[in-house]
Amino acid sequence: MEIQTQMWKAQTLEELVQILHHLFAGDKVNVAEVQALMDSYDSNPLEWMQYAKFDQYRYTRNLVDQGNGKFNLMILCWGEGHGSSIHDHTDSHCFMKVLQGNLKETLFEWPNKKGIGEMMKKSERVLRENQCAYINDSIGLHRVENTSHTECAVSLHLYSPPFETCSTFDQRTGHKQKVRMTFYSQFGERTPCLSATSSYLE
Ligand SMILES: N[C@@H](CS(=O)O)C(=O)O
Ligand SMILES: [Fe+2]
Repeated sequence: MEIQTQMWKAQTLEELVQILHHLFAGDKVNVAEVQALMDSYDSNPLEWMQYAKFDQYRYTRNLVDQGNGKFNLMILCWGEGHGSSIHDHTDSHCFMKVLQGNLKETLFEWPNKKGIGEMMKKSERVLRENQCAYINDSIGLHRVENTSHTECAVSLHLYSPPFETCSTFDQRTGHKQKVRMTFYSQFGERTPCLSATSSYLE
């Protein structure tokens, strides 16, 4: 029997959040359904600009919604040339939709057990405005970059279940490091800088 996947269309960011709450109410996540829903939202900067806070030096993570504890929805702001290090997603689902600009996603294999040697690049692609990608740890690791030197980029990320730490990997050696991730802002308000050790995946 084929499982019916309901087709949703989110007219606004607010509606997108509402439907996401509905889709994540149960125990199972229908990846195709969530991805189709995120795809269906036509990016409207007026709806998300209150969350889009940029930093001069690195990409920022801005919390939009905590999804009743089931997911975290956030807006990431990428200045010219900003990128993440190679990282995993702590066994969570990761949906990533481009709201503005283009983002290059490079997929990598997990390093061998000993974590030595150059990491294997699997593929790369450019995600365009309104496109929604999906990754989890069984698909591999990735690095995301705004390669433009003239345009910034903005993306909408959903992680389920939510997580606060992940692992980053050194491309040349495969060495792994656990890092804690922080929010630059939450619900449109800049997070106070309490810790000097807060880090991003640079
Ligand atoms: N997963 C990264 C963003 S990305 O490069 O996919 C993060 O949550 O900061
Ligand atoms: Fe990521």
